[in-house]
Amino acid sequence: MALFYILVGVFAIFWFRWTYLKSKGKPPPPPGPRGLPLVGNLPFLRHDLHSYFAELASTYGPVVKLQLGSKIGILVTSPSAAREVLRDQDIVFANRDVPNTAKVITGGRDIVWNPYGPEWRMLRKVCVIKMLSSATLDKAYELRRREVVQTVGYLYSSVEGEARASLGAEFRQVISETTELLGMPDISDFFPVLAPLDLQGAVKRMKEPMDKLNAIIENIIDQRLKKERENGSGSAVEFEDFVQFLLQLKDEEDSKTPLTMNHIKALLLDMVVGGTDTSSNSIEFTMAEIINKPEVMRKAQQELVEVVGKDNLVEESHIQKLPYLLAIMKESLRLHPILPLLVPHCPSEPCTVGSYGIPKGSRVFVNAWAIHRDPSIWENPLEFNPSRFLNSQWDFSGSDFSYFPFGSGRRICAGIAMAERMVLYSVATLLHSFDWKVPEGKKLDLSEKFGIVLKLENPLVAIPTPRLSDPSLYEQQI
Ligand code: HEM
Repeated sequence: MALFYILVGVFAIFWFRWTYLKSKGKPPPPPGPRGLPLVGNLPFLRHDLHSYFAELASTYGPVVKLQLGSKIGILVTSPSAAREVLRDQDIVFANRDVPNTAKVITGGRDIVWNPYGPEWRMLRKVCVIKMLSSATLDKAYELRRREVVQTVGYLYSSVEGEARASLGAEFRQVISETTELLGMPDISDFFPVLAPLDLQGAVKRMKEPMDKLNAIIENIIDQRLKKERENGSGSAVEFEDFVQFLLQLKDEEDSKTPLTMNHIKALLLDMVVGGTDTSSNSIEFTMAEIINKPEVMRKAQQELVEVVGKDNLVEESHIQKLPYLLAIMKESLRLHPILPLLVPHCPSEPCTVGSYGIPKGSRVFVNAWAIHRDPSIWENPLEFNPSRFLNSQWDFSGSDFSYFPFGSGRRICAGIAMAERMVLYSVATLLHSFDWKVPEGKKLDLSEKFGIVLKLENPLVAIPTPRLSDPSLYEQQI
């Protein structure tokens, strides 16, 4: 028996020495709340992850560690820690920890979920430099204008717009389901061994809207290919839509990483999944904040009357002459950054943030929402006050880590140019063409509902009253 105790003692000494030597010189892990054995902090996560993470940061500091099943979660909640992740160690953090639901989207080979590497670089180049360049966006203006003018007509005469509205509603529903599933904490992501069981049925549920979206996109591509065959491909045709543009690029591309048909589908999916809910929810939050502050609505409308005139509809070319409107968009994205925790980043090697050790493969949540509401950075942070952005240094470039609604660094949003045009043009048109108020006896509710894409807890319901001088402006045929 004595021998047994001696062996245990010797083993214990060696074990402590080994773990001590292993951790010696290594940065300590970030602080964080204690969890339960096996599941860690998973049972304590709340539905409103963004505000829950902000509360944890106010207790434990700007870098917090959570044990999420077998995965480490890292919360980053200060401008300096965000700078370390998104600028100083940008390449290390330029990967994604792909949730199982996202693998249903093109196997995670689209821009959003692709690992940092040649395929991602090629897709981003096609998306940002070619597809969403200023010149291509100008060419696509007629498409946006048609939609906006039709919406004005629909609002003016709801009977005329019924069919269109319900089709739009169905499409939005599919996108909304997709983004909701992407943001849902899924047990399979935290215990990869359980992934084949899909215990919450998230992957199964994701397949349904994705099948619908894929069918829509394939149908659009087929129609376009048929048209090209009829007209003779390669003929120098006018820009008609992004599908035509991408198919032309595919034929022209001659690089080590060629643009394939699967890439085209992935790019189109990114545009609809990454670009629809984000822009429309931004427009909804912005309109809700404006309606809640009549003096902001009056000031914006006054600017519009001066620049556009009361006998014209807004055109996209007016947008750069509307500084107060831009300040409204910036302030709305400060209070309600549509991707409050960005898209989680993932370090490709062990590294250090705020002098704490961050393990390779952790899921890093940068809490832009909390930083945008930090009272040590922003005066009266909960007040909607667009004037704070007039003549300010803050923009959408992600160069200032107290304000980065589109993220920052290599993985910054690929659709900023498009988002800026869509949100500003839509909000300008809605404000210029109508006065808005909430229905009698109703109260405007600005509560947020968390998801990978933030939305209003209760959809905005508001009554428009026409304000343009000439009624025929509302009935333009395009
Ligand atoms: C107001 C509207 C929008 C906001 C606030 C927004 C915000 C963001 C944010 C915060 C990210 C993540 C950045 C990061 O992980 O560090 C992102 C990524 C992305 N966004 Fe947007 N976005 C908007 C609209 C759009 C639009 C219109 C498109 C496409 C047409 C788009 C396409 C993408 C893509 C492809 C990515 C992934 C980039 C990558 O991983 O390399 N977004 N966006």
